[in-house]
Amino acid sequence: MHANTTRGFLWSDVETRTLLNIWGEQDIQTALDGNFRNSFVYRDVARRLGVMGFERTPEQCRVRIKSLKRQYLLAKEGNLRNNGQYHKICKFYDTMERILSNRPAIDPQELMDSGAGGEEPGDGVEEDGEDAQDAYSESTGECPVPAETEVKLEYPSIPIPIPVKVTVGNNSASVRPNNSSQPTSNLSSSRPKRTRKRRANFPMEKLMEQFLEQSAQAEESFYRMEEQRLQAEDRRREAEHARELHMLQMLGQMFSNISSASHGSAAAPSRTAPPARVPVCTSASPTCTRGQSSHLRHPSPQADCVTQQSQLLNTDPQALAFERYYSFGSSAHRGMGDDFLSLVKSIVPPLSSKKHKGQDGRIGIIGGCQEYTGAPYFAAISALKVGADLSHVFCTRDAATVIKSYSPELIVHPVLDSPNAVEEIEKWLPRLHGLVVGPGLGREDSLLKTAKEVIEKSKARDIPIVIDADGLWLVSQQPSVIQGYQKGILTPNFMEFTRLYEALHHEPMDSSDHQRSAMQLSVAMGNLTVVLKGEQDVITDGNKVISCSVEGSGRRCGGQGDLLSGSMGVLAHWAYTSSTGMVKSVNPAMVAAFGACSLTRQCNSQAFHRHGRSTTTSDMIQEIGSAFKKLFES
Ligand SMILES: NC(=O)C1=CN([C@@H]2O[C@H](COP(=O)(O)OP(=O)(O)OC[C@H]3O[C@@H](n4cnc5c(N)ncnc54)[C@H](OP(=O)(O)O)[C@@H]3O)[C@@H](O)[C@H]2O)[C@@H](O)CC1
Ligand SMILES: Nc1ncnc2c1ncn2[C@@H]1O[C@H](COP(=O)(O)OP(=O)(O)OP(=O)(O)O)[C@@H](O)[C@H]1O
Repeated sequence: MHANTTRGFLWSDVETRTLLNIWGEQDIQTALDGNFRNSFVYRDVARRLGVMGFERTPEQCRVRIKSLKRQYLLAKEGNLRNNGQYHKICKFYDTMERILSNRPAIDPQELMDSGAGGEEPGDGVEEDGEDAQDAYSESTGECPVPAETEVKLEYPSIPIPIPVKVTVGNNSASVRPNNSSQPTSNLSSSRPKRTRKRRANFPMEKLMEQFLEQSAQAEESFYRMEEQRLQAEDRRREAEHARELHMLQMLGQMFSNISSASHGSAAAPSRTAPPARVPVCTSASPTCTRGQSSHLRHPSPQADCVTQQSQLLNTDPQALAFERYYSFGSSAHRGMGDDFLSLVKSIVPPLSSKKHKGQDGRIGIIGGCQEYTGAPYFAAISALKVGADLSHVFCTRDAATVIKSYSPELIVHPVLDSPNAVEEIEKWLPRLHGLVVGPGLGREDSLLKTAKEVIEKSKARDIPIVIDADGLWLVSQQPSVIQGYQKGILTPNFMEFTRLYEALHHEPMDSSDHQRSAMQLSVAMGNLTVVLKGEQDVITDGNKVISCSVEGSGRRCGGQGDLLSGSMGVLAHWAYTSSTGMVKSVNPAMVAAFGACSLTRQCNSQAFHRHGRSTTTSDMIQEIGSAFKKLFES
């Protein structure tokens, strides 16, 4: 086996002849013939060459053959023109002639053109012959068989046209890379040798490598710059957002101050000033009334605020009021109801074996007279079923036994019509967490007077007070009894509401806009929370308004309002003792009101599914447990 001493660009004559012998074999020529994709043929050629002791890659073989074909073609042309000088151009002319004469004519252009990498019509560019050999010798000093060695430069198969001035005979033409002995000498004389040496040192492969490397670097730096640009853009947007937020906070503060001032002038001075609540972000919500035009959503509703001047609630310029629209999280899409439900959930105290009786609430109901025993019972039992530990009913003597007979769970005090009714009830006030005034109270003056004094005593103790039914009658007669007390909640049905509105505004209300009217009443009452019951329960504290439209049913049996007020008494206690910052900033009374309305309607719906038209408030009360669980504990 021959030792391969011709690594790199050198092909010895022996190696070239061996290559030509292999390449000239019948099966190789047949395989090459008509096959554009011939890389697999040269793989076989290289393998056979390896067997003969010469290690060459298929690509080296392919380029070498191509070079020989090019020489042969030039020699053939030169033969015609230069009188038998062809052997100088192509040393292996005869062998090539023998092999190629059996193949179809070779298109000279095919040899000159670049082709797909690894294919025979590729782009090998080479400098053969003496000149090339010189160049190689000069650059490396390495030439094992100088006389027989040709220097060949191999180039990648990517098309890179390099014009070379070629002179054949007397003709000179600028053509694609070429080679001949004649042009070699011309080249030597016309161009400094250093040029060729440089080309030998920096073959196209290297140039291409450099080019590709530079392209990759350029691409990388482009992406780096693009990323930096995007980051800068993000920072700019954030800064803009922060600036907007700051502006809105300032505006919110400004409107808040104006609003407080106007409330002060519109309503009678209140003993307990409205707490400074943190208005939260605005949102265009389907549950809002008006002025929802602009909105902003902020990641932290507790921290951010914006107040909008949205509507004039009163034509009196002295009674300017500003409505604040609240939104929580993504409420703009889900509706505020979902967010309020979450707040209600947050106020529900956990059940724990560590607690003692009474800790989750002791609720008092002021009501129950000879005519109305059901109403205080409904309210008291609802409070118990929602989760209060103890429920007291302060009623007239003749109602007490009846109410007791409804339920042993209730604590019934037959004191309401006693001469020292207020003192009797006052004794219990320190133990009560919430008071519901009105269900079944009746309208007897002495009872209303007692109710009024109990309200005053309860306010002094900062107890949340829900006023319903006949308690609202009392308020319509004497609004100041509760006006401005922030822990007061009014729960009028439409009739009761109309009465209240007219008592305070001395004019008929606009029944086409319940929300507006409810807000006006709330403002007039010193921003008490007002719940206008109806097809949709409207809940407002004069600053903001929400509505509850949890599905109920078409059944309107008496006593549903008592269920509502009783449960609201408990929820109000839970809301005011809740440590949740959001509940405090929104207004605990609003949260409690929303919870009670949702629960009542849910009970109504569930009871109706079971009983249909025969549904009564007692049926609804049976549903409190599961409705509560479904709404607030799921
Ligand atoms: N089982 C018991 O013991 C119960 C006792 N209860 C107790 O009864 C007491 C009186 O309360 P109350 O609601 O009947 O008296 P009040 O406010 O004068 O209304 C009377 C008139 O107003 C109207 N009206 C009512 N709602 C309306 C609406 N949405 N939209 C429009 N109109 C409406 C209606 O008028 P009508 O349709 O008849 O013309 C109705 O007749 C109170 O203490 C309460 O707790 C009740 O809780 C029930 C269970
Ligand atoms: N049209 C309605 N559609 C659905 N639910 C309603 C409708 N009207 C009232 N409700 C529900 O019933 C609850 C009680 O409202 P209602 O108007 O019956 O009070 P009320 O007249 O004070 O009750 P009561 O009979 O106890 O005096 C409301 O909170 C509301 O949830």
